[in-house]
Amino acid sequence: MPKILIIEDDTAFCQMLQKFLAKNGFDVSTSYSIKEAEDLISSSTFDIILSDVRLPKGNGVTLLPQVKRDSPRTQVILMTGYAEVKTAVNAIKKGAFDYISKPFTPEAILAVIKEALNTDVIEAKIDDKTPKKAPIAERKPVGFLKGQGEKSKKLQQYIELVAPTNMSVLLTGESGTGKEVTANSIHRASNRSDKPFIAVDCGAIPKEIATSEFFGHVKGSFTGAIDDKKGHFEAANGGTLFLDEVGNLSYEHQVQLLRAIQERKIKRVGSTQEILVDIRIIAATNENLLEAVEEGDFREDLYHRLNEFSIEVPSLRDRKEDILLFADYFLARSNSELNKNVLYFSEETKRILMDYDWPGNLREMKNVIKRAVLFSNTETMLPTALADEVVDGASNHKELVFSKGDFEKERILDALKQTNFNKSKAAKLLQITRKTLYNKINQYQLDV
Ligand SMILES: Nc1ncnc2c1ncn2[C@@H]1O[C@H](COP(=O)(O)OP(=O)(O)OP(=O)(O)O)[C@@H](O)[C@H]1O
Repeated sequence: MPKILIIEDDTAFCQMLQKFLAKNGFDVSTSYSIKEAEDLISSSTFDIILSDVRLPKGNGVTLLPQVKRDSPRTQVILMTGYAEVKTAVNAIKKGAFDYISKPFTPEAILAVIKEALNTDVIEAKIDDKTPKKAPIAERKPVGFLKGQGEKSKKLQQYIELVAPTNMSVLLTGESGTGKEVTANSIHRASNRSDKPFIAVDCGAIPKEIATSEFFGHVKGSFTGAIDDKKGHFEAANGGTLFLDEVGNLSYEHQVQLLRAIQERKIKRVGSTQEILVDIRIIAATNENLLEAVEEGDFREDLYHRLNEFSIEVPSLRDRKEDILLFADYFLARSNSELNKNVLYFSEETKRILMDYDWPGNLREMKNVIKRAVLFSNTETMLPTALADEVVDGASNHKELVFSKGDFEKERILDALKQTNFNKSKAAKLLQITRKTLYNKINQYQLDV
C-alpha cells in the first residue's frame, strides 16, 4: 500500500483529504507543521509527500532538499493557492514532482498521485532492464501547467466544467497549443481517470489499416493479421479515446467511426461478434472543420456528434501574461531532463521570449528552451543560447513595438548595461540610431 504524508495546517481540510485517500487505498499520515513533518520524514519513508506551500512557520518548498537527500524516490506534490504558482514552479526546479492548485477535485488529486507513483514504476522497470512494449497509442500522461492569464483561466474553467460529464469534446486550436494535453487533463479530471486514455493520431494511420487500428482484427482476417489484435476502441474501453487531427479521416472511416460511437459496439475485422464499448470521445483539429463540412469533406452528422462541447485552446501569443510562467516551467523540465542547472533568464532573454510570436506555440517554446538549456553554461540563460530565428523574430517584432513605449526604459537600461554603457553598441543592440538613443535617454532622464 503506497504511503502518503500530508502536510497541511488547515486541520479540517487535512483530515478530509486523509479520509479520502485512505478510502482510495493509501496508507496516510498527516502533520500540521514543518517541524512535525521533518520528524516523520526522518523516521519513515513515504512514496508521496503532499504538502501545502504556505505553512505556519515556513514553506513546503523548504522540505525539498531534505527529502531529495534522505529519500530520493519520494515524490513531492505541492498544493498551492493561485498566487503561489510561481513558487510551485520554482519548487519543480528543485525536484518537486508537480503542483496542484487549490481548490481541486478529488479526481484531480488522485490523478496527480497516480502519475507520481507511475513515474516510480517506470523508473523501476528501466532499472529491471525488462521494459514492456506499450501499445503504440498509449502515451504517458504529460505535465500540464494551467497558467494564470484570462485565456488560461477560461480554458481551465471549461476543462473543469466539461470533465465530469460524458459529453464529446471538440478541441480546436493551432498546432502545438496543447490540445492533446488538454484532452488528457479532461480525462484526468473525469470519473474515467482510472481507465485508459488512448491517443490516436488520425493523420498518421495509413488508410488501408485504419479499420483494423480502430476496431481490431482476428487472426487470418487479412494478410499480415498473424494474431488477434485489439483496436483502439477496445483498448480505451471505460476510458477516453482522443482522436487527434480528426479532419484527416477518410470518408469511409468517418462513417465507421460515427456508427461505432452511436451504437456503442464494434466488431473486429474478420469477426461477427459484437463487442460493447463504453468510451468518451475527445477530438482535436487544427483546421476549420466546419469549412470541411461545408465543402463536403467531413460528415456533418459526425461533426455534430463530436462537437457536443467545443473548446478553443488559445495560441501562445494570446496567452502573453503566461509566457514567462511557461518558460519557467519548461526551464525546470529541461534542467531535470538534461541534468543541467540553468536557473534564470536574463532580462534580455525574457524580453525576446515575450516579443517573439511563437508560431509553433507551446511545442516550439518547449523545444527552444530545451535547446537553449543545453547551450547554456551559466546559471542565467543569455540570448546567445536562443535559436537565431527566435532572436531575429523577436527583434523584428520589437522594432515594430519599440515606439509604443512598452518596457522601453527598461530595454534601454538593459542594453546599456550589456554593452558596458557604450552608446553606439547599445543603439545597435536596440536597432535604433544613436540619435534616437540619446533622445530616449533624455526623455527618460536616465543618468548614464
Ligand atoms: N498547459 C501545458 N502545460 C505544459 N506543457 C504543455 C501545455 N500545453 C502544451 N504543452 C506541451 O506542448 C507540447 C505540445 O502540446 P500538444 O501535443 O498537446 O499540442 P497539440 O495542440 O495537440 O499539437 P498538434 O496540433 O500538433 O497535435 C507538448 O510537448 C506538451 O507537453
